[in-house]
Amino acid sequence: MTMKTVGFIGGKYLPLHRGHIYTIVRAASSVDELYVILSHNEDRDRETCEKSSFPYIPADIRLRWLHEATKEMGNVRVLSVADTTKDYDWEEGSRLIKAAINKKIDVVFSSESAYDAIFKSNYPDAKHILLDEERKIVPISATEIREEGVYAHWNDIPECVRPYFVKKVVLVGTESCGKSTLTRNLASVYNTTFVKEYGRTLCEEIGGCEGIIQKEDYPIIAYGHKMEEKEAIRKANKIVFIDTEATVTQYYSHLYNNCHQKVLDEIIAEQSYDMYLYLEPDVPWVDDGLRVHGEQYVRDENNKLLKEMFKQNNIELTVISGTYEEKLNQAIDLVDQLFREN
Ligand SMILES: NC(=O)c1ccc[n+]([C@@H]2O[C@H](COP(=O)([O-])OP(=O)(O)OC[C@H]3O[C@@H](n4cnc5c(N)ncnc54)[C@H](O)[C@@H]3O)[C@@H](O)[C@H]2O)c1
Repeated sequence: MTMKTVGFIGGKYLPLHRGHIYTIVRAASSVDELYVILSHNEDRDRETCEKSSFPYIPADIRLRWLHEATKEMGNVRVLSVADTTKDYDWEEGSRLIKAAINKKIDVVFSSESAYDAIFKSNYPDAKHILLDEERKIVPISATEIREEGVYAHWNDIPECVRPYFVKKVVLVGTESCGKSTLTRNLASVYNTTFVKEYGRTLCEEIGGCEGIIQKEDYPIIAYGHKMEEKEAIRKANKIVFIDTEATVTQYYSHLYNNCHQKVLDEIIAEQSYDMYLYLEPDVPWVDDGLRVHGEQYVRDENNKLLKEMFKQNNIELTVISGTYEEKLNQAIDLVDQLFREN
């Protein structure tokens, strides 16, 4: 019986990129069993990120990326190895890696010939195999990504990593403020995905609105909306535009059903968006057959009520106003600013 070959490849994967994926795939193709080791130490990793003003990424997030990236690769195991020193101590690190793998290691993979001597002394029985040292196949480095940001290197960010970085902009406001159209238009301009207001989808399915949506429908609306968000984020190109969130759904629950939904309070507390674009209802009322609060004084009252609900939830709003065109241009300026911030 021939012995199975065991190899490992290690890194900090801060962040995981397509170059890493290539080396993992190559390494996995040349041994029977490959261990992918995430080496991490919070203080050290934070310092590395701070040097480039890059947001620190916790190890459990990176571990999840590695698991997802290798889930179809039957001979790959992912292990998390935490070490204790702020300056990486190769001797300690190697000891911990050997203990975690707990098998004879035949091959150590990397892309750095500089690691040759280190590996020789720490893994004297293993062969060091270099994978694309010149980084010709995928010319990118994690340092470059940390320096220039993920958005400048989106094509080198693996699909399983992208959702973590997708910016989420939610459009909110009362009826007929133009948010559904603006959501779609912004998604077109930024060549990305968007999420429709799920409550509306449900209304349309039933074929009406007032008096038809019941108390029991609200949790379904909230969960349905979240699932649509998840799908849109997965497919998004750097940013996703979302029509409505749980505060607005709560507002409708008050308005139509005179009921406060606890489940929505919990969703409001959990949700996190990069920006809440609040559209003033200062464009003409459009009667789409589903709406009932058209008089201007009612629109103003409702607008006040919704703003108050955001305030009570400590949600900061970015207000945009004016014609459809003015709102579009203000929104584009604000979104561009969001990308300049990090
Ligand atoms: N003790 C050990 O035996 C051991 C071994 C390997 C790694 N480590 C840990 O990982 C760290 C070293 O890894 P790193 O900082 O280079 O991590 P990293 O996450 O930046 O990269 C991981 C590996 O992928 C390679 N790589 C990166 N971009 C590539 C590309 N575009 N094409 C081809 N290959 C590419 C790197 O050269 C490295 O070998 C150490 O500081 C240590 O924490 C420890």
